[in-house]
Amino acid sequence: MSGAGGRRPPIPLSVVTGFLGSGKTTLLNRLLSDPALAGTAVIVNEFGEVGLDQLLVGQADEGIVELSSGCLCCTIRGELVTTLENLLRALDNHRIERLDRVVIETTGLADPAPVLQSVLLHPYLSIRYLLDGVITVLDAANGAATLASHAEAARQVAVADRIVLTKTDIADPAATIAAARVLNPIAPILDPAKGEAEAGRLFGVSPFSTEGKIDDVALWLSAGTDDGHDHHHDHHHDDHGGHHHHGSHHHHDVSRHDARIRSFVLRRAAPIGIHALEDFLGRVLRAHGEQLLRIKGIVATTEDPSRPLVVQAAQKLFHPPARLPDWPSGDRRSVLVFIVQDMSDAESDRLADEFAGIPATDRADLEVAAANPLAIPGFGGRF
Ligand SMILES: Nc1nc2c(ncn2[C@@H]2O[C@H](COP(=O)(O)OP(=O)(O)OP(=O)(O)O)[C@@H](O)[C@H]2O)c(=O)[nH]1
Repeated sequence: MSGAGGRRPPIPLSVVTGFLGSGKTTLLNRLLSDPALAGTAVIVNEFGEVGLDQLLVGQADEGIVELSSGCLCCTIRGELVTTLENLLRALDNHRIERLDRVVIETTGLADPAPVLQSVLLHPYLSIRYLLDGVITVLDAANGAATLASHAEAARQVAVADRIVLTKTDIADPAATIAAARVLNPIAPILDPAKGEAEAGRLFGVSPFSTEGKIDDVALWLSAGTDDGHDHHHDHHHDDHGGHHHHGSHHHHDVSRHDARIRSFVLRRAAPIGIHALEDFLGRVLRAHGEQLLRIKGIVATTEDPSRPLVVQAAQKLFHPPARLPDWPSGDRRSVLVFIVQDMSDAESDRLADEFAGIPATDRADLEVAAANPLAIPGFGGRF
């Protein structure tokens, strides 16, 4: 490391977190087009063996560093530290001209405490970076239930310096706001639909602080982490729990988060009719709705195979699919990434067989589909 580097003003570093499908990538894509955020390096981390965000972000990927798949809070913490060090080295050696800000987007399943500790407790990074704050994205549609059932989500809200409340256009946010306030009495709750979640309200406002936050926050941050595992044992006693990485088997398995949560991928070579796709997803929702945490993918449809359809669901909530103008790579196979809870291998294997085996058809069966009582609310007719 260059000695001169130590005398530079620290580089603001923000952590964007929030449960699976809450809207982190959507928020960041919008913010990064703001000239106020020029010179920002974004570090993204996705859970599961296939990283789709890189394919789906609608912007130049310059300035985006993708960490290997896995859980940012444990498996690849070392990689985060190395990435942050490498960015400084590139700046000090003039390999990059500017580094005005760094934003880390965590996976939706990340415990934010060890991520913060990686910077706050690091002798060098803590000098060169200023923890500009934790921005937690909270989804008004699923928020209250998610905070009650997922300890990681509750921690993400508790540590937040600013909370961005998404999906107020489709859900009444009252219950989610009430649940968030119990966990975090101090962070402003900003609604993008009201133009409140702009760069000037999220970045450079006030650095990360535990002041005014629930006592657990300081405890989580002071929990021992030297080996990157200890913290999991320290929060068995607290109300908001930890994410219980018992044992070590899954630390080498990027598709497994813990004993209950894992990810898998469905693939399909031939394009599929839109209505067959909707039927399939409707069956998934009915048979496995309670097990779904996230579905994200790109699908080749027979109706318009050159413009893949982006499929998104956050738990049981399907969002209207959108078309990409083109395939992001030469591989035109459909890919659906699932993150599920309490689903057996036999169940996911059945889904994989079913998705791959649906007959390809170019019959545009619009009338049948229009009358289809099984259609997914909000999904149909928008593409
Ligand atoms: N209606 C509505 N949909 C939203 C809003 N914000 C995000 N979404 C949708 O929610 C889905 C998930 O959004 P992402 O930005 O991918 O969420 P994420 O938090 O990055 O997801 P993961 O990192 O994969 O867990 C997408 O279909 C978005 O279009 C919002 O404010 N309103």
